[in-house]
Amino acid sequence: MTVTVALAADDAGFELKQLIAEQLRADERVGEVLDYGVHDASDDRAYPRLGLTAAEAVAAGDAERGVLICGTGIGMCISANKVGGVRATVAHDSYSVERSIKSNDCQVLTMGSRVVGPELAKRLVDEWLGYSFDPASASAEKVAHITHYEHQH
Ligand SMILES: O=C(CO)[C@H](O)COP(=O)(O)O
Repeated sequence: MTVTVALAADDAGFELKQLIAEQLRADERVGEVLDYGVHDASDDRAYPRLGLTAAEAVAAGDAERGVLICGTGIGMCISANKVGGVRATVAHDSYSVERSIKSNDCQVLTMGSRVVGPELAKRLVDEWLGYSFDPASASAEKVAHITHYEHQH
């Protein structure tokens, strides 16, 4: 079974997004890459416009996962977390990437191109794809609490 991955970046994240897209397209665990832009480094649309669109694709079920890149990863993370049903995290280390899936069932990983180098970013995405959330784990109830809150408000 393969996953569809939604991608987006602003101009600061464009180059790193291209590298991640290339890696994902070559990854046999990935069925499809949905690239929501920017498609050109001169496109200076603000990060929420790109990140919200990609996060909406995840929320709609068009993609199971998302990778969003801006300068720090922070703006993309804040934006994606505004979309109902989406759990996004910024992460630049292996342990956080792992726990974002196993503890938090985050569908969206955000990274900052001004924070992390391209080789580490690619390695983290590779690791990230290898993790899955166990709905029978003790963490599931904790994540369900967040979902419940979201549905109540
Ligand atoms: O990193 C960003 C947002 O978190 C973005 O790439 C740059 O944003 P800015 O510092 O507001 O221009």
